[in-house]
Amino acid sequence: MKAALLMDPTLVPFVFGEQEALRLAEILDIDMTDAATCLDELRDAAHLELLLTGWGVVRLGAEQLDALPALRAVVHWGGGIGFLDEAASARGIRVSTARAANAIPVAEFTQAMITLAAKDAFWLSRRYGAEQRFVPREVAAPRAGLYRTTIGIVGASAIGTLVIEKLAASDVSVLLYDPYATPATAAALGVELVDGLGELARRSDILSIHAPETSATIGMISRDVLAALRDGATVINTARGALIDQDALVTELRAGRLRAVLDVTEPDVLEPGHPLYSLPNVFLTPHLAGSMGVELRRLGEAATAEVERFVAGEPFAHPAPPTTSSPTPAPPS
Ligand SMILES: NC(=O)C1=CN([C@@H]2O[C@H](COP(=O)(O)OP(=O)(O)OC[C@H]3O[C@@H](n4cnc5c(N)ncnc54)[C@H](O)[C@@H]3O)[C@@H](O)[C@H]2O)C=CC1
Ligand SMILES: O=C(O)C(=O)COP(=O)(O)O
Repeated sequence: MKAALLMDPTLVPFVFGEQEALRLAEILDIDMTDAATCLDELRDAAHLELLLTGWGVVRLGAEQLDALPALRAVVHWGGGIGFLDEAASARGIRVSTARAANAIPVAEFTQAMITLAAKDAFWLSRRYGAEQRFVPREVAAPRAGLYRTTIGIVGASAIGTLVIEKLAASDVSVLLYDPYATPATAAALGVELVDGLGELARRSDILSIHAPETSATIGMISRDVLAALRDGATVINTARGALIDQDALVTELRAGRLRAVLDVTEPDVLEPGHPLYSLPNVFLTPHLAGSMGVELRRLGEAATAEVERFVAGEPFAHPAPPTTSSPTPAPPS
């Protein structure tokens, strides 16, 4: 089966270990040393039956798909498949994504952030460094700790669900807001489903955002939602910066009323001197919650297993949803 790698070439050895590279070269007609980010750079596109895609791939629009008449499958080792035109499913092209595997490190990161935020660790660390003296913790942080706190989860997504499962091991109450989640889903997860973001904010000590970016979710954590949060509450965002009204968040942070743990911002790289770099009540990370370093191997292994299934005529274990440009339909009325 003629196949090619469409991804950032520098990532190939990090994603595909020797074993996976050998296996892929054994079951596919593929050159594992040759990757390109755009279709024009791929040789013999007209005969390609399978594309192994990853981060860095340039959009595959309807026009590019016309140049791939033999294409039967796209196995994406990354999460989002926004690069692939919706026409792919209408053409019968089967698509697999490693979104589920990529959710694991984000959930691990979020669990750690929830714990450290609840313990006031970020802010106490800064204060310790600045003052260089040991303030008794019952004086410095009388309300710190996870015990009996309320965690508000936005989105019973792949990541949100894993976070909820991890929190089950702690003595916390978990609330969920997700317009698509059913009471049965919430009951199975052991969480309380709330009807609105306002209620979620009013009742949460920590709000953790796990909804995808769609036209319906941009700005969903609005000025009003932020204002509804309790004094001293923490907002954790590992989803997308655009989900939060960032100016309103900065206003709340400057006033010292809220705290924030942000792995993502809008834009992803802030301009020099942006207040989020230096506010003492912000813990900012450079979009690292997802798979990185050794974790890239999990994505390569998952993609290799999907290729094996496809070659064997079996269904994908992780098929992508049919539409790509707008991953989430309108909420049910
Ligand atoms: N920081 C990082 O390194 C990473 C961030 N992400 C981001 O995390 C976010 C979530 O990713 P996944 O868990 O894979 O998403 P997903 O694709 O599983 O999310 C879909 C689910 O979101 C929920 N949802 C949709 N609209 C909603 C709304 N208005 N309010 C609440 N919930 C809503 C629905 O239940 C839907 O099933 C995405 O924005 C993704 O890009 C993903 C991987 C790595
Ligand atoms: O979604 C993210 O933030 C990731 O780091 C993973 O990116 P991807 O969904 O694979 O484009």
